[in-house]
Amino acid sequence: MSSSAANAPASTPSVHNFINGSYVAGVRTFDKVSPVDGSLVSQVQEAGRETVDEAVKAARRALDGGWGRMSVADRARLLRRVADRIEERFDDFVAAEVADTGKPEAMARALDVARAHANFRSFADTISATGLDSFLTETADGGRALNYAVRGPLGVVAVIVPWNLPLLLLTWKVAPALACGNAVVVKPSEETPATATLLGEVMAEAGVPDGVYNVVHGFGPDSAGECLTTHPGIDGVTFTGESKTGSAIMRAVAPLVRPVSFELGGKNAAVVFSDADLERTVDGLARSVFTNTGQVCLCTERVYIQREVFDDVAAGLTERAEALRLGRPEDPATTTGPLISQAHREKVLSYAALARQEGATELTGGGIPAMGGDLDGGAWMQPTLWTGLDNSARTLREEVFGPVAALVPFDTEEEAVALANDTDYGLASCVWTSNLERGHRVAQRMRVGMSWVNTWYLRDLRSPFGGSGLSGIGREGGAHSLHFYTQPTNVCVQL
Ligand SMILES: NC(=O)c1ccc[n+]([C@@H]2O[C@H](COP(=O)([O-])OP(=O)(O)OC[C@H]3O[C@@H](n4cnc5c(N)ncnc54)[C@H](O)[C@@H]3O)[C@@H](O)[C@H]2O)c1
Ligand SMILES: O=C/C=C/C=C(\O)C(=O)O
Repeated sequence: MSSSAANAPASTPSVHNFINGSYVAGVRTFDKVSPVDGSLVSQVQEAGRETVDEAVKAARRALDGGWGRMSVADRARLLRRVADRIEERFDDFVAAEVADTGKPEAMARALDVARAHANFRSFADTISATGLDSFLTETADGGRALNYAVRGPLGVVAVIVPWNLPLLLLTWKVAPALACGNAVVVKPSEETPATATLLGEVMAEAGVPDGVYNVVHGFGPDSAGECLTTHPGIDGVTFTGESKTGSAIMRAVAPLVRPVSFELGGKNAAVVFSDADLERTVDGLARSVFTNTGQVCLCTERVYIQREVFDDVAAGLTERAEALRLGRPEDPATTTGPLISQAHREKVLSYAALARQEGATELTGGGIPAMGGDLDGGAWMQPTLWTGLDNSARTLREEVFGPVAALVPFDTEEEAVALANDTDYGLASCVWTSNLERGHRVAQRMRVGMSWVNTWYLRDLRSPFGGSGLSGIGREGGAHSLHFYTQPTNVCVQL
């Protein structure tokens, strides 16, 4: 993203902040360029400190104006209306997400936008089915008391999200926050401002009161992100993004001791045993390494393969990598889009160079593909596989967030578990085996939040999602989300 193009054509869309039910300008604009070919997608209104202040105050007014006390049935009904409206405007959301991210249109349909309405329905169901915790207490003197905890909203919640699955990750947080009666101020990534903004229209169309859902645009440090996290009017921060940004946000909220929920980076391992169904495994591995050009926090970047099948798995995965079709989002044959930006491609290419310095052999990829024509102005990167690295290499320790993985052999189950767990991250893993006992055993020994067996990124929105170590703080999903987005008051009544 560059600074504002003074000569942008008059037809260039302008993306505004959404505050108290209206679209408002910011303090300056910045350009959003397409990762497909470098063309200008939109000009974005950057929120300044005062714009963010307006958004936080609008959220507080909405909360105090009755939203926080609306009946659960009414709130759930509104969330379902939002879901319906997203479905009715499905193509608009797909177009906006694809323009910002460059991802294949088929993927935006099947994953990003499909999950957006599913998120609202799932949390409408969860909040409708949730009861109160209660205890009948017997005291030493023979008395009895009833303890029960009522849950109120956390308050004004800051929602800060990244660019890889913009609408999916945003709605994964906004849906439970609203279900619990909070008002939100959302800060989407500067790379992907469009769908969060469009969601403002949908909220209004669905009848969500003004001020409940607000959007401010901009960057992190010295911009909308920092203005939001340092604002004394927020009651908590839910954040998805890089671990080092999580650390900066923790420092920002420390003076006022605000709660945080963090879904951060990963350096996820796959473990392939020699008894696995190799065709299915290689298909699953290819998906886990290359989905969304490797830009999913759950993507596999370390593949540990039992030595007997190492060559077969490496050959199969290389074949799958070379069969990927990089291309325009609207082409139905496209499997793989560009990276999000030139800056991000520089980072991923620097890891390709580092891997070579660290002694890697490239099975495939490692550079920039010749796309031809205007696509050469995009942020394209070849799917890349390495061998010859071990766990001491930086390439195996640091999150790259691109279409890359290192393949490493192992001999025993013990060794595989130790290698997979030898990381500062703790987000996700997948284990491939036809021995079900081993599948359960190894999956449970992975120090991660999500441990898949013979699959990857298969989601049930009621299950806990999140990570430990550098991968995050807390879990969201189903009742876990409700815990973060509410605060309990325990009532004790002497009987
Ligand atoms: N664990 C998960 O569920 C999950 C999901 C998706 C992405 N991620 C992680 O996200 C990263 C990629 O996304 P990214 O590059 O957009 O992450 P990022 O941390 O750079 O940015 C995320 C968001 O934080 C904002 N931000 C940046 N600095 C800030 C600051 N100091 N204060 C407040 N806000 C700030 C950004 O503007 C953006 O909106 C990867 O590390 C990936 O693993 C994790
Ligand atoms: O890039 C990270 C993906 C996170 C996915 C989810 O939060 C989800 O599927 O709910």
